[in-house]
Amino acid sequence: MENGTWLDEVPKRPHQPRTWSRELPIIADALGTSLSDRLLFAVPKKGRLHQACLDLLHGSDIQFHRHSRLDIALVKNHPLALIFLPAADIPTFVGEGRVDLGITGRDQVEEHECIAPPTETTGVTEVLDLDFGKCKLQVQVPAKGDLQRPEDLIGKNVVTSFTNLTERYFRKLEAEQAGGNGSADAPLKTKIKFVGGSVEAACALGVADGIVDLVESGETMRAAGLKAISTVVDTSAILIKSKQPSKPELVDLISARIRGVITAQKYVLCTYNIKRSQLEAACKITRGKRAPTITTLEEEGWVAVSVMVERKNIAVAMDQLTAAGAEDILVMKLENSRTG
Ligand SMILES: Nc1ncnc2c1ncn2[C@@H]1O[C@H](COP(=O)(O)OP(=O)(O)OP(=O)(O)O)[C@@H](O)[C@H]1O
Ligand SMILES: O=P(O)(O)OC[C@H]1O[C@H](OP(=O)(O)OP(=O)(O)O)[C@H](O)[C@@H]1O
Repeated sequence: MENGTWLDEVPKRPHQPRTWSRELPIIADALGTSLSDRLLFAVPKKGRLHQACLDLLHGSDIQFHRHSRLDIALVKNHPLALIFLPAADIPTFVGEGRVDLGITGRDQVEEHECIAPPTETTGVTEVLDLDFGKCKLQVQVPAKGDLQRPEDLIGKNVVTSFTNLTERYFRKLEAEQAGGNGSADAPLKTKIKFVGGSVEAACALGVADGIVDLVESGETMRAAGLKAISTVVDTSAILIKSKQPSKPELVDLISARIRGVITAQKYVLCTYNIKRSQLEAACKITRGKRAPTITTLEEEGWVAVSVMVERKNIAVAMDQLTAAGAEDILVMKLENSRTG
């Protein structure tokens, strides 16, 4: 392909979601009921975040029945309707205030904000990091090739589903390379092309010198003979709200419920008995979310400790507690929570 013709020939990802005109009639017709008195909550309709979101809704006791093929579900126990949308489109719907709440990746929000910067009334507010969907948007090149640094891709062909973040990244890189001579308006030398999926195939197929794609375990990248040379964005799933939600109290209630479920998934409750003389050392190991609860035992000189510990740290904490003289260490899964 001729240099300089790529961007002109291949339209980049459109600003308006592809489903915009299709979704509105669906919403209007769905179930023959008015949505005007309901808070609208957008949930990824498929993909990596879908099942985790359904589990979160279930854990928050948000009860709904979704008819097959319908992208809307009325919630039975709250004035709420769930709208199932592509994760990439959710920042647009929430950002424009068409939908009040949403779950999507931080990467999708940042991609959207590149072309629709937030204003006082538009754009999204992050309510909560949901602690799943963690991955990195990374610049990748063939593992056995000559390209070693992201700068080596300047002027070359880069394929991605995140054209706006990729453009912002290479624009900054090109400006840095140009030193004081770089202008913000200078035409982009790097040629960026949008593909909707299977981005990792682009180098092997000869359409790209490098790609910008999501990496979690790195299996997809390695299987495609690629290696990561730089990170554009660190991402995880987030709960977002519009700037002027229709029912702020319900937004707060749903957010508190979701926060409770996420906290319950993130922490375990650990209890143990320890001599009072060893208590200070033990409390340094298990500091708790706020502070440990200490109860005096009937047995002279002993106390019982009850404390929340991050699930990912519990095995090490148990080893350290044992070494510090703790006994009867029990760890319990939390079903749900409301904490400060
Ligand atoms: N491997 C992964 N590990 C963790 N989170 C991921 C992973 N891949 C994607 N995500 C998160 O899930 C979001 C949606 O990605 P996903 O590929 O599932 O989208 P999708 O809506 O199914 O679109 P597509 O049709 O492009 O597959 C991403 O923006 C990212 O935040
Ligand atoms: O590092 P890994 O654990 O291998 O995960 C990374 C892969 O996951 C996502 O794709 P997905 O499988 O959702 O399909 P897609 O390519 O159609 O987006 C992403 O686009 C990567 O290809």
